[in-house]
Amino acid sequence: MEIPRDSRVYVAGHRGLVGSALVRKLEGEGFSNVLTATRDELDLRDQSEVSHWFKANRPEYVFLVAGTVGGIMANSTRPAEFIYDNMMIHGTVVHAAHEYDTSKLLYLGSSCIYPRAAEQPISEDELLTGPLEPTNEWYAVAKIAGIKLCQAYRRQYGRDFISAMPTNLYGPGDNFDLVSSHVLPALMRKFHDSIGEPDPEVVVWGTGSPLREFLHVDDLADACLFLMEHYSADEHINVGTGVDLSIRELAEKIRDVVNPDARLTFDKTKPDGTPRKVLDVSKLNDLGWSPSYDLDAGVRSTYDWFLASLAAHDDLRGFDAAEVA
Ligand SMILES: NC(=O)C1=CN([C@@H]2O[C@H](COP(=O)(O)OP(=O)(O)OC[C@H]3O[C@@H](n4cnc5c(N)ncnc54)[C@H](OP(=O)(O)O)[C@@H]3O)[C@@H](O)[C@H]2O)C=CC1
Ligand SMILES: C[C@H]1O[C@H](OP(=O)(O)OP(=O)(O)OC[C@H]2O[C@@H](n3cnc4c(=O)[nH]c(N)nc43)[C@H](O)[C@@H]2O)[C@@H](O)[C@@H](O)C1=O
Repeated sequence: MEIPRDSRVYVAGHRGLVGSALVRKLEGEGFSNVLTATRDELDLRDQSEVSHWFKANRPEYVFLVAGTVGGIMANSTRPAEFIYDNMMIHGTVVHAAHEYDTSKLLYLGSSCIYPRAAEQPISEDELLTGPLEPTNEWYAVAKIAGIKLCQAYRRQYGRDFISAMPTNLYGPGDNFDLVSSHVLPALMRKFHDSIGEPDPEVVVWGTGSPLREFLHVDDLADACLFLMEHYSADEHINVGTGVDLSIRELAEKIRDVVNPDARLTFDKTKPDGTPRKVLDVSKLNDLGWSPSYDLDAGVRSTYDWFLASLAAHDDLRGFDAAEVA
């Protein structure tokens, strides 16, 4: 069902990687009533603030894409923030959407919900079949609770709340901080920082052998709108490309785009995390959706965006203002 373009559509987390891509997508599709609130205006961990905001704004459609998010190091060193913030944000927004009669809500989880030893490619029914990856189990537990929240409100109150599980994402608006970011923006920045050095060297964490799948955030935004319009069921649904590569291959790809002179070294004292997590995306493909970016084009266009943002002194996440001045 096509959503009327004048509907009140709330993007929770609109300044993030995913939220900003969703706002671009919705505006590009002619949505004229996209609702947003900054963290200063609305702390999504606070039920009374969130309920008050829903009462005042009555969103008809909600994209729940806010959260405390980060790469392997942030997840392993800040477990309390990752479990508390995400459980609270999922709970407050889902509950307020029920209280104030939101027509439909899409909740975004993550491929880290699946067991570390899940069968590959990972189909939706691998959920809760085995132990989680220890570097991100706190975040994964909160993300699994988000799926269960949507199912519970669906079953008890008949709410049309759905869940999508994306693979690792990248693109414009990513976090480039060297400690808290995910691998793709981290390596892009490291190669960029190595330009002009006499013997450019980039340190890759871990062994380089883990396998990961990467989806461009504009493809994810497209999939989110597609699911909002075409999917309504209890079970969560995977969103990805179904194609993976090793971290070494990813590093070589980014090196070739950013600084072909750089040499790779591997810091094996850093964690590898889960050995492989590639999603089975046949369920989404069967509904008629597939991604449009390939990884080479996506890395190149993201680096073009990165350079343009630096040149324009735009706000690049993970950089001090002084670094881009
Ligand atoms: N990035 C990835 O590779 C993946 C992401 N996901 C999921 O996608 C969703 C979005 O992730 P992503 O866009 O990468 O994350 P970002 O960190 O880029 O964005 C998160 C957004 O949530 C907002 N937010 C966080 N805490 C609060 C709060 N207490 N109150 C109000 N707003 C808050 C942030 O606001 P502010 O701008 O003020 O910080 C920001 O806008 C998350 O659910 C994540 O789990 C899933 C798989 C992979
Ligand atoms: C999306 C997903 O993201 C997280 O899981 P992850 O895929 O393990 O996260 P990552 O992107 O940080 O790392 C991927 C791989 O890459 C290696 N690696 C090399 N060099 C760098 C590096 O410089 N930075 C980072 N971050 N990783 C590096 C790193 O050692 C690892 O082997 C979850 O915690 C959770 O948040 C989640 O759901």
